[in-house]
Amino acid sequence: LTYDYIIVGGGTSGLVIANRLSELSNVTVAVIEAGDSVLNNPNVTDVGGYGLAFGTDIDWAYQSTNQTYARGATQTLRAAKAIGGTSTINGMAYARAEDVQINAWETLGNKGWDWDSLLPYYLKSENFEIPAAFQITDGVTYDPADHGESGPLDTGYLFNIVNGTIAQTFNETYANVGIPWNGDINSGKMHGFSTVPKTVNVLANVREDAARAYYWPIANRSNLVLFPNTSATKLVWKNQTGDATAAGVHVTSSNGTVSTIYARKEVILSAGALRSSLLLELSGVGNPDILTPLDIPVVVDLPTVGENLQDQMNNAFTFGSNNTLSGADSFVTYPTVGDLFTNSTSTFATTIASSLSEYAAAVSNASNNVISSSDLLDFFQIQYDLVFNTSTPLLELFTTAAGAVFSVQYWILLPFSRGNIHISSNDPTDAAIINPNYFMLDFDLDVQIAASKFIRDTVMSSLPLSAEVTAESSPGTSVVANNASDDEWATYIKSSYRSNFHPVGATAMMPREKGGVVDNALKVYGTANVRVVDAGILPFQVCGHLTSTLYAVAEKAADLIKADM
Ligand SMILES: Cc1cc2nc3c(=O)[nH]c(=O)nc-3n(C[C@H](O)[C@H](O)[C@H](O)COP(=O)(O)OP(=O)(O)OC[C@H]3O[C@@H](n4cnc5c(N)ncnc54)[C@H](O)[C@@H]3O)c2cc1C
Repeated sequence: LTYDYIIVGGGTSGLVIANRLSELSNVTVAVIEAGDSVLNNPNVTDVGGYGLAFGTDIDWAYQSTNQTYARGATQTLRAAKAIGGTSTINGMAYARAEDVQINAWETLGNKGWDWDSLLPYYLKSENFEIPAAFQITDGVTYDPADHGESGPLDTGYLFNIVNGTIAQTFNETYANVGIPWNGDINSGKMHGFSTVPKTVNVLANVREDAARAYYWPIANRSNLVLFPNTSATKLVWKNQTGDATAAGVHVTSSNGTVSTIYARKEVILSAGALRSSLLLELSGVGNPDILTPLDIPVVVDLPTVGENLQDQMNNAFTFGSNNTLSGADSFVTYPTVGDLFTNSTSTFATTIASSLSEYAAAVSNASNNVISSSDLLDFFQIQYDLVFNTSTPLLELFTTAAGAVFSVQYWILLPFSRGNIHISSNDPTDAAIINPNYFMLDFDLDVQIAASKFIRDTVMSSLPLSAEVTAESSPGTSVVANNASDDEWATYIKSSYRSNFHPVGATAMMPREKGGVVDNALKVYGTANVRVVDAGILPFQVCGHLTSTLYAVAEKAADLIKADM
């Protein structure tokens, strides 16, 4: 079996590449996907079914190591094993990024990657359903200039959006605490409060995942083959002089048959931020200190593979409401550091500025010392500037109003903590060692504490919302007392947080000498024909949810691959 291009992982990013490359009828494309079709799986299609797929056979449910800085407990990092990847189980929020944080990718040394050059790809991927009049009455706002209306990916607002005045109540409350309404959070300026579109086929009322958007409509192309229930176990190499050239991919089908699929041109790894780096290591691309003891011959000495792993930490409040709502809807709030820390922002800024060198040294040390603390300090300085010197939001509040309940999930958007992910053996079926180092650095905990107080003491205690909130059912003041100390909040936060399921960075796009794994064409350093296109290439977190940005990145990547043909 030989194809021009092999894509490992038929997920969110991989199916974009598969679609765009197979537009060219003279090119053959194979997709290798460990999962199967979920086209008729109600746990996937149900637009109100968030969470139903968790723990089922389409959930990889990766496990972290015991988290040293978070009471020693492990975390479950969810990701989907399905045609369509994690877009088939996610929360469907469609929220991009802050423009200046994409510009920071270029500042890091990734020429050609800034907001203005990514925006056309956000638009290219999207097919926005213009909200209906009643949805606008109920609080939806949007700017048509910020949306694509002819791409493959359906986005829009569900019809079961809450009727009535709840959006207005939140809006007035936020205005009273100094947070403005944002007319469209997908414009590149995210600060404020707003409704959030979803990846959904509004008229059919079905989840829009990557497979429905990018694969099923073109699945019958004769130059495209998708191998379901098939796991890639490693790359095989043609030569090892100069840049290493991949010849193909070793695969195992679900019945245990082992075979090799060959690539004439390129292998593209799109197995997700918690898998692609592992496949590189199993193939001999990585840190010799990790590979050699596991009897894996080193093909490319690239010690940063699997480092730079960054996730966010999610906590939640639940409140009762005396306003029995019909339907359910989600709202997003993106406060800046100034909104959270108000009068103490400049003191906080000074404390963090003086901690950056210490943070950089700690993260370098936690990264097997393969990224220097001076390079990390440069990254942290960029991140610090985004947080303290621009209006880039630092927190997301994801509020769901349903029936007589408001739930507020909240997470720090730009934590400094970083960890890593590495193979534990040369057996591809063995679980990896995944260590995001949640809460390793004070900044991350300080923000999550400030956020907790902001939600309880500011947002929910301000009119007009406070008149509708009956009681805080979780955590509740019996668990965390009114006026709790920071230490009490910290204990609660660390015992109740979960992964925000936004891992990025383990195959970061950056200059090689600064610790990157792929270059600005997403090619793996030291290889001639291997790229990574998935959440792992993001060098930093983005403030939005990941898929919108991943669809745009993959659209751009497809053009980069075509330009090299
Ligand atoms: C519970 C949850 C909620 C989320 N909510 C949102 C949200 O509301 N909005 C949003 O934008 N983002 C959300 N995210 C994040 C977002 O969905 C993911 O970041 C994104 O889908 C990842 O895309 P990817 O292309 O990197 O990988 P994936 O989409 O995970 O694709 C990787 C694919 O590779 C396959 N694969 C892995 N290993 C192998 C192998 N060895 N051989 C063959 N195939 C393999 C997998 O089965 C999978 O299909 C959420 C994530 C989770 C888990």
